[in-house]
Parts: sequence; C-alpha cells; structure tokens
Amino acid sequence: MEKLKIAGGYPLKGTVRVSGAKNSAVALIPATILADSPVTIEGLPDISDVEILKGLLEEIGGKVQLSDHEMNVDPSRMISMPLPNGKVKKLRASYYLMGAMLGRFKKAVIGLPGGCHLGPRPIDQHIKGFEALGAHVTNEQGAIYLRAEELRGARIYLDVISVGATINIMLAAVRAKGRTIIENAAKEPEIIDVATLLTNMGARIKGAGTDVIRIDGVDILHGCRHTIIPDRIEAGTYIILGAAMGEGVLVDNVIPQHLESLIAKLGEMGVYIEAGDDQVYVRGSSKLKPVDIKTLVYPGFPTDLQQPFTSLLTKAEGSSMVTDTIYGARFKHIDELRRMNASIKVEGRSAIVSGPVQLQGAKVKASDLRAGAALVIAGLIAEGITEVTGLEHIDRGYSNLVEKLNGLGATVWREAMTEEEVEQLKNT
Ligand SMILES: CC(=O)N[C@H]1[C@@H](OP(=O)(O)OP(=O)(O)OC[C@H]2O[C@@H](n3ccc(=O)[nH]c3=O)[C@H](O)[C@@H]2O)O[C@H](CO)[C@@H](O)[C@@H]1O
Ligand SMILES: C=C(OP(=O)(O)O)C(=O)O
Repeated sequence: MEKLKIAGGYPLKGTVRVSGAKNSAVALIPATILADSPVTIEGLPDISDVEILKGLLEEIGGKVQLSDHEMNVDPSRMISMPLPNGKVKKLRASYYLMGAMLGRFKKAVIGLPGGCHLGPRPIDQHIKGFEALGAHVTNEQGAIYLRAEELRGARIYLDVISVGATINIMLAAVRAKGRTIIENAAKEPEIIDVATLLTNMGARIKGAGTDVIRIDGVDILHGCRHTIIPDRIEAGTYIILGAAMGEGVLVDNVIPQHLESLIAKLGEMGVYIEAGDDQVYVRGSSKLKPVDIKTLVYPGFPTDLQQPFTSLLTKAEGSSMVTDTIYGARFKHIDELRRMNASIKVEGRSAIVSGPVQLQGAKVKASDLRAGAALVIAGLIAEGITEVTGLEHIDRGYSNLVEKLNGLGATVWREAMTEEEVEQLKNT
C-alpha cells in the first residue's frame, strides 16, 4: 500500500494534458459487448476502473488488448457468464454490464456495483428501464438477475435524472425490437460520447445530449474505432488547482463548453481564466472573492467538482456556501480539510466555508475519489508536508497524477506505507 506525499505551498506553472474521460470510458468499454466484431477505443485514461473493466470483459470471454491508451475488444466469443461478485464491486460503472449483456444475450447476472460512497446510490431507474423493455429483474443476495424472452422498445420516463440509468437503458435498447424513447434523460457529455460510439457501431439513436432520446432498435452492431472525449472532471480539477496555486497553468485537451459553470464561478471569484478552442489558461489571484455553488445535473455545476472546489474556497476572503443537490452527504472530505486548518461547517446538504485560512500540512485520508482530489489540492495549497492515504480511490479516476502535478512544478511523490501505518489505517 502507498501514500501520497505533497510538499505544499509552492506556485505551479506550465501545461498539463487532460486524459480521456473516466465516466465515458467506463460506459464505452461495456458497450463493446454489443458488437459482433472488434471495437477499438482510443485515448483511454490510465486508471484502475479501465483495468478492472478489461478484466471483466476477459472473464466473459472477450479478447482484449490494451496498450498506449488504446483498447481493442473482440467481443465475438463472449458468453453471458454470471459476474455476481469480485471485480464488479470495485467500481460503480459495472452496472453498465447489466444493460450491455442484457442487450446482447437477453440475460445477465451482475453483482450490485461499488464506486464512491456518497450516501445511498440506488439503481431503481435502471431497473425500471430494463423492465419496461421486457426484462424480468430480481435481486438475489446482492446480485441483479436479468432475463428477457425478447426486448421490445418502450417509452420510459425517468423519475430521477440519472446519467447511469440513461446510458444503461440506451445500451439495453439499441438491439431491442422497435422504438425506445427515454424521457427526462440526463444530458451529460458522456452520454453523447456513448451514443456516438453506438451510432458508429450501427445503432440508430437521436437526441443524445437532450432530455428526450429516441432509439430505433437494430438486429446487429458491428465493430468500429472511436476516440473518447476529454475528462471534464479531471480538467476541472487542474483548473481549480491553477486557480488556487497557479502562476499561469494551461490545461490542454479540454472542451471548455463542458466546464462553463466552473469557468463562470472562477470568474466571479476574481480568477483570471481564458478559454481557447481546446485549452483553458488559468492564473490565481492573491485576493479571491467568496462564492456560493449548488451542484446540479449537467450543464449545472458538477457534483464531481464540488469537493475539489471546496479546497479552493478556503482561500477566499469571506464566507462561501457549497450545496450538493445530487449527493446530499458528499462531505466526507470536510473533516479531513478541518485537520488541515480549514474552517468549514456542514449543515444538511450544505457546507459553509469561512476564509481565508492558511491550510497546514497534515496526515489525511481520502474516503472517495473526489475527496482525494480535494485533499491533493489542499495539500498543494498548504504549508508543509501533507500525507494522503486511500490512494485506491484516487487511482480510479486520475491518470498519472504524480507525473502531471510534478510537470507543473509541484513536489509530490508516492511512498510505501509501513506495516504499522497500514494497520493504523485499517482501524480508522
Ligand atoms: C460512472 C459515472 O458516470 N459516475 C457518475 C454518475 O454516477 P451515477 O450514474 O451513479 O449517478 P446518477 O446520475 O445516476 O445519480 C444522480 C442522482 O440520482 C439518484 N438515482 C440514480 C439512479 C437511480 O436509479 N435512482 C436514483 O435515485 C442518485 O442517488 C443521485 O442522487 O453521475 C454522477 C452524477 O453526475 C457522478 O457523480 C458520477 O461520477
Ligand atoms: C462519483 C464518482 O465516480 P463513480 O460514480 O464511478 O463512483 C466520480 O467520478 O466522482
């Protein structure tokens, strides 16, 4: 086991290149199950979620090669092997195996997904969608059993706007008979990316990126080559870092339109920020104004940037309020930030951040992926050395983090934990 050590307090400068989007990658990879010939996905990030999904495709008989950020999947020999436990618990997006395997084999057994612990994360809307398409769905001892004689298109209204349910229903519907209409669909860019891959495979999808998606089922999907979109959350994390400590940070390989809510908020704070075609330049300021943020579905402020943004707000002069309307309990990073001298109160779904304070290096633990990002940013702002444990969460979503940070002039390194430290961590 390793911990991350950060020597904080130094300005950052230079260019950082953003990797392919985690939340696209984790749907694009299962989507390959639906084809009858090889699919290649380019630009994948070096993250553990991708490695785990590769292993899961291999478990069901896929031939998978991954090198140089490119994955080639030959799905022709895949079978509907049950995946009740093991690797599926290590990530949230293993739920996409349900839609993809149901779509191809008309049956699947998949363990309930893992992923970040952000309070309850039900999948009732996914199941409502599968049932509307004709599947019989049961939950037996922590695994979801899905079976259908045939899948038939249906009109499905999502009671909750859900990224996962929207994509999962698309996956199950592309080879169903007839037309499926998803109403109140999520509009995140990753949904458009998955629809683009499926369309290149021969699917007929209209309206991805709006709240009504129409899918006309086809019998067969074929292989293709697809390039993934850049990770807007990784990009946002480096932009926030640039706002906190940057003397001129250029974040490269970004679609700035994906980050309008963040860019607007940073502008309100007095950060110098300039968006180009596929780059964002950001420079911090010694005087930052406080702002309130409320997370919303896309194109609102993303919940996945709420935690990193909170670390920046500790530098603002005054009181800021952070409200998470998507995950009301996504505040596990706050106690850790307090250990670093932050002054933050949590009231219900909101955190009130009082600043400015000078963060101090401390030993902290990442409870989830973006809590980890928040602590890394805090460590870079802080005076002294910060040690972050719980790196398995950070490794789910940040490709080559140490190299990228050090490329901006940071002093960050991974170090093996002693047996005593591992034991202590288990008891916290
Ligand atoms: C792998 C992936 O893409 N993860 C992202 C995805 O997660 P995920 O797809 O799990 O998130 P959803 O969009 O589904 O969840 C949004 C809200 O809907 C609720 N809900 C969801 C499904 C359901 O069946 N019932 C229900 O009540 C959730 O509890 C949550 O409050 O979108 C989240 C919200 O942008 C992001 O934080 C995650 O990074
Ligand atoms: C919550 C996240 O991921 P997941 O849904 O994969 O747990 C995230 O990316 O911030």
